[in-house]
Amino acid sequence: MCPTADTVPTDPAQMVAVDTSGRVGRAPTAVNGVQGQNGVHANGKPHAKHNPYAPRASDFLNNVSNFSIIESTLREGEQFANAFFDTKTKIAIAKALDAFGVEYIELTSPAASEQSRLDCEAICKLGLRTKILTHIRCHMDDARIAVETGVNGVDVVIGTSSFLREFSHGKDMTYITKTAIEVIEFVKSKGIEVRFSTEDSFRSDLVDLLSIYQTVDKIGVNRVGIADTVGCANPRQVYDLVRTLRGVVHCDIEIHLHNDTGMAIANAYTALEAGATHIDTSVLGIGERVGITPLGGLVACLYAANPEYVKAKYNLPMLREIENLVAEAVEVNVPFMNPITGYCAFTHKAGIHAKAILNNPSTYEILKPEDFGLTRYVAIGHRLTGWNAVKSRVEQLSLTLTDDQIKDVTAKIKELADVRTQSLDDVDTVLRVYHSGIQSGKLAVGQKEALDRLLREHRENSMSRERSEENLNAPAPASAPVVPAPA
Ligand SMILES: CC(=O)SCCNC(=O)CCNC(=O)[C@H](O)C(C)(C)COP(=O)(O)OP(=O)(O)OC[C@H]1O[C@@H](n2cnc3c(N)ncnc32)[C@H](O)[C@@H]1OP(=O)(O)O
Ligand SMILES: O=C(O)CCC(=O)C(=O)O
Ligand SMILES: [Zn+2]
Repeated sequence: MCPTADTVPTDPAQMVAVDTSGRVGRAPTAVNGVQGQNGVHANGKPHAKHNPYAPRASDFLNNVSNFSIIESTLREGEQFANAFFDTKTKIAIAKALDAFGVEYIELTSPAASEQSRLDCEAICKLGLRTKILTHIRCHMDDARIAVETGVNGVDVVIGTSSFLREFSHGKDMTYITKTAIEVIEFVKSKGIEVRFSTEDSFRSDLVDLLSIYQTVDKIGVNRVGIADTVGCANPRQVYDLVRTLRGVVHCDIEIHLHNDTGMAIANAYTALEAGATHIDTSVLGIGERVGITPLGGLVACLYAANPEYVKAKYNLPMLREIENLVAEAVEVNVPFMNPITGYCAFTHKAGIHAKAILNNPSTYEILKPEDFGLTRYVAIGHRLTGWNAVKSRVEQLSLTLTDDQIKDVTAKIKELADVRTQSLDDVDTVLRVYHSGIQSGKLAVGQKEALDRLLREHRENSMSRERSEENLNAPAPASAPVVPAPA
């Protein structure tokens, strides 16, 4: 399993953890220190809090701070090529998503198989806070099975693009509209929520779309859904379609976005800006082909827009656990560049970054790791390091060196790191040897050869110490068996 943000690489063990004040400590244990310099300049003056890119008051449609998540790992996610969820795993995922706080969980159609139906019933019986939905074709046979499972709502879908009308179900818009009305009225008569969605919306005729959405809105559907089924839409197209639909229907608007061209998170954000109310996600984005808007990525994006709203709504430290649970269930790694939980998501490396991060983490971080139960790291033992990063380690080790001395020893660390990356132990050894050389008067700033000699001596001493320890601990040679004493 690939490491995640809180399981940093240990070989080479070059990382140190940094607390909110920017002090460093050996990974993975954060070090205690002065708390919370976020939002404060290194000079102690507060930042201007105003974010010029935040939603404007004039954006009256904007739902970036007023949305619900429809979590579809147990429906769209089951369509991921590697997914097989047994009942126990489905229940574990449903409980974890409930504890995280998503507003809805969408389950595979109970018409898909007998086990799918039983699992749907079992999850409904768990008594979760999250509302449970199931996802069906626009067909009365599916609707009749769905309403018997105990779900809180039914998501109905049918393709409206010419591709799907011709090559999938073969029905025209008149038939689709008539069946949609029948299915929606039936589900509504059972007193549960119903959503109607068009599949492949972005390759459907706009007049067809608006006409059917208006019709279902009039008969009281709870939500209409737009689906970028093939992942072809860009943010501008998403904005235009959602904005237009917002002007046509009164009900809520859901959006389902595939990630074939990497747009799924950006498109979800834009949909909210245009007035969408519900976003479909799956954990790690799993689904058909490359999947849909990932839960974690969406949360990162919306947290950046309004951290307080997102923190109040969801149990953010659970995200890593949920991702690990699903990654294990479908036998994939959490991607290294995953927002929030990617294993280097909060690791800073270059000297320029390290200096600024140590003064104030907000310089190079838009997400606070501690809000997600994670830790920030600074990597020191590499050729891009700088004396400020080294100084923070010197202070942690309680060594006393002047700035000139720290710059001098930093040059040595860079020289060594030009050959190979140095582990944190390697860095600490150089610092300690340098420090004792200075204390004993055997070393002064700029005495490169003297430092090389001290490091060589240190290496030889520790090697001979290791050898003698090995001898002391050596087991009795195999050729000297223990003979039992005569009776
Ligand atoms: C874009 C999406 O992801 S939509 C959700 C996809 N989810 C699923 O497919 C759920 C899992 N699917 C299944 O288990 C099966 O496909 C079933 C049970 C739904 C249907 O199985 P089958 O009856 O064997 O049909 P099959 O899967 O071969 O073809 C799909 C059938 O649904 C019809 N269909 C496809 N989409 C729709 C729709 N949205 N509404 C109504 N009918 C539809 C097709 O015309 C076809 O009908 P046919 O039997 O007349 O050929
Ligand atoms: O029901 C929906 O809105 C979306 C269905 C789906 O998975 C898709 O179109 O990709
Ligand atoms: Zn989909």
